[in-house]
Amino acid sequence: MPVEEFVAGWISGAVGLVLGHPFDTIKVRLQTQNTYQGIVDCILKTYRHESVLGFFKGMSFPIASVALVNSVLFGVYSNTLLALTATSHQERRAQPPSYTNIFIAGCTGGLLQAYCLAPFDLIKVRLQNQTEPRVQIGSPGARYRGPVHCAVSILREEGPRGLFRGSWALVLRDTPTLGMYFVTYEGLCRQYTPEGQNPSSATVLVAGGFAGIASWITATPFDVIKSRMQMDGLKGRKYRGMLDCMASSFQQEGIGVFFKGMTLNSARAFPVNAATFLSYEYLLRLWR
Ligand SMILES: CN(C)C(=N)NCCC[C@H](N)C(=O)O
Repeated sequence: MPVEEFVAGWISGAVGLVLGHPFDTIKVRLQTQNTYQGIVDCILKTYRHESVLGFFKGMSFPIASVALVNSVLFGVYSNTLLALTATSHQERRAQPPSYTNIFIAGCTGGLLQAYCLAPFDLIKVRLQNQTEPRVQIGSPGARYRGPVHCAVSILREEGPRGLFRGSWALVLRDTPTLGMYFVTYEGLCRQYTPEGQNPSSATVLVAGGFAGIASWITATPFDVIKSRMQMDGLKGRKYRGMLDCMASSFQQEGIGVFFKGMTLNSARAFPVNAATFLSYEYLLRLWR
């Protein structure tokens, strides 16, 4: 089993994560709180009340967990392709796998990474939604003092299952869209690379960026439901489950609710995934 794929997935994920976190915080707030009039209003209010640090709330756990989550995604993807096609990463340029096999491998990686991601993502979302300025964290106003306090409080107040709230929506968000993510990336690389050669850095950047956009546009409806389910439980239970959350969000806010945060998801997706794929390809070539 090639270990390099796991390590390259980890490092490339960390690069992308830091770049995209401010976009992610604004998106999560817009999806779960109805107090903002739009993206600009949310950015201004966050900056005024919490300074620039407000945009980076909840980042420490994703940084700590990106090793696990991204290495599972890229490692499982690549090793599933190895099992399906008996070709390594390098051999796949000369013997390209079919798009069906790429899709199956991407879905498998997406499914497994969703389970690893679930508790870390929930803690991130809860912390991103704390709008108290940093100096006040620890004061009675702010519910959680940091990621560890947040994890311990959820375990105590909501039980172990509380840490996996929203995980069905997360699995439904990530399984098909990650299949699509890798199909788009490979398709664009093949389109702009002479046969048998490695894609250029520019091609990797563009293909990675568009793979991110395509997958995040389709992931947004379940992303909204996932974030709402993750916030449910904080002040009692509002939804009876994922379907109830979908139905009542739709009844109260109309079809537009499923597209909340789509602009930010797409704007964030290009730089994050361009950087992720560039560092992934670069590291794998460096180690060969
Ligand atoms: C649509 N989905 C869920 C994805 N494309 N997921 C892959 C994650 C890649 C990168 N860490 C990111 O956060 O964009």
